[in-house]
Amino acid sequence: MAADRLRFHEMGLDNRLMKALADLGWAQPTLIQEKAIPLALDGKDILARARTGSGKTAAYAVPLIQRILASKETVCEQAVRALVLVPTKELGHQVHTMFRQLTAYCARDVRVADISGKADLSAQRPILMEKPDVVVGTPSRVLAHLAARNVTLSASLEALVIDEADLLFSFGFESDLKGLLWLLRRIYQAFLMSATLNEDVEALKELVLHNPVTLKLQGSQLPDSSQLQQYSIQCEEEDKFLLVYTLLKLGLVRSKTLVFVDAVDRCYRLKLFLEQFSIPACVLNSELPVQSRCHIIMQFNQGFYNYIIATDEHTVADPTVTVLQGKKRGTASRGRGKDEEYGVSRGVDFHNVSNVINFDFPKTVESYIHRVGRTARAGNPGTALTFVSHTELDLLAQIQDALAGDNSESALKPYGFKMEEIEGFRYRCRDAMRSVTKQAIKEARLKEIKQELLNSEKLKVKALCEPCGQGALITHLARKLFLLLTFCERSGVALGCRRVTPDSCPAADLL
Ligand SMILES: Nc1ncnc2c1ncn2[C@@H]1O[C@H](COP(=O)(O)OP(=O)(O)OP(=O)(O)O)[C@@H](O)[C@H]1O
Repeated sequence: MAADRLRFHEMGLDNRLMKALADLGWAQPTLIQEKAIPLALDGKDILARARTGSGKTAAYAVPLIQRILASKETVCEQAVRALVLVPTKELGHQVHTMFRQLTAYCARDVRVADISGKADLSAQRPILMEKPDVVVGTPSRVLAHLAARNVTLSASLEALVIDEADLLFSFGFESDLKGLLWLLRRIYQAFLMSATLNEDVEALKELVLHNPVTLKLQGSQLPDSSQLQQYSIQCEEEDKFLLVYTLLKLGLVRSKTLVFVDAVDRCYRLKLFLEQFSIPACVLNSELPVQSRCHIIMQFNQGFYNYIIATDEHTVADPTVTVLQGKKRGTASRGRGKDEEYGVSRGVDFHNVSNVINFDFPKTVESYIHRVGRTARAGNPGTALTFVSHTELDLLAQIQDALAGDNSESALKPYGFKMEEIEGFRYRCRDAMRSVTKQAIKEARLKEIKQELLNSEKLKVKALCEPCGQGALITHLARKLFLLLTFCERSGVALGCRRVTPDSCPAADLL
């Protein structure tokens, strides 16, 4: 890093923040932090476009914490001073964790609450009544709390952050966000953080910022080829399983890997397929409760699993974002039991991911960037492999165009082996595929939901079980959707699974 780069200790930060930064092991600010923190400390509104994984969260969190610490020296009254809006619950959880880490030495002075989770409004009310200094939430959640008078913001709010601003509208938050902004007082410092600057960000800029400083860092939206290697492999649907097996088995793809598929069924199909070869993987999809999703991400980050198979359903089920080729905006409803505020390709900080595999081709350029941005983060190296069928070659060209910028070189290079070279493995894969029946997928899907519910202590509510008069676990699975899992406490064995509201049970098609 160049010697003339500004360092954290030259920014005039509170000692408690400095200690937390030291604990995180951050020797230097990233480029966006170096530029944004001094401007934010000066009170400027900021529009920051920096590529995914460049440390945008701390770029606003550090000055916010510093500002709150400074104001607490003179004003003792407790109030919500900063609001951070995020598009997904996973991101809410992650932003909250980052704030917790940065406030490790001043947690009493800077209280942070994440209300993006699925708990009832009434359960979150006491948290908001304590007036945490920083509230993190999705626009719809915050609006609902304002409507329920669980929190007031207009008098006390000093700062507003819109994180992953390019995604908020595409997650269907446009009207909530506008409603929310209308309710807020217009005098606050505002931050728009985004990996891309699209029309939605421009629209938000008009709505939210006052004479902002615009920071457009790095021309390219993904790290260059010295940090991130991007490859495409041409293969048809029937060969994808063979290909992924070969890549893993031959060690061509090593270490932590994130595999993106486009539907829940496919993530279980691939998981079961890999299990045939003793390759364990965990799954992540919108059907799992949010606590379970955060738990899985945490376990992956802690090294419990090497492979995650994640769905990137948002752009598929609800294409309100610019879709490649068609460029249409529409509103398809999402599947029953799915969480509209699910989004693991967006902004989630999976740690030390060495590889991203696009098993199913991403449907938008943004989706490609956000998926691939899960690797090569914070200066680490990474590889992205994208499977492309002959029908997707035009889409690939569109992604190449979008990533090329001024550069004449293609961002994605063809991967250096041919399908013919792995023919020898085909018979093994065929056998494994045969055992992954529809029924097996259904069962795995249900088992996973059950297991994750049981793992998640917070979801358990003790109640009397009618059939056996012993213990029962009543679990809130998703908004308006309930699953009653009945257990005999003595044996600890699941006795059955019953729907409470037959029409709305997310597992209805599995039962
Ligand atoms: N100054 C720093 N030094 C080292 N690591 C850092 C620094 N700042 C942030 N990081 C780490 O970099 C990673 C990416 O940070 P962050 O999630 O804030 O990126 P981002 O720009 O918001 O990415 P995305 O757009 O994908 O959400 C995190 O693991 C974070 O802990």
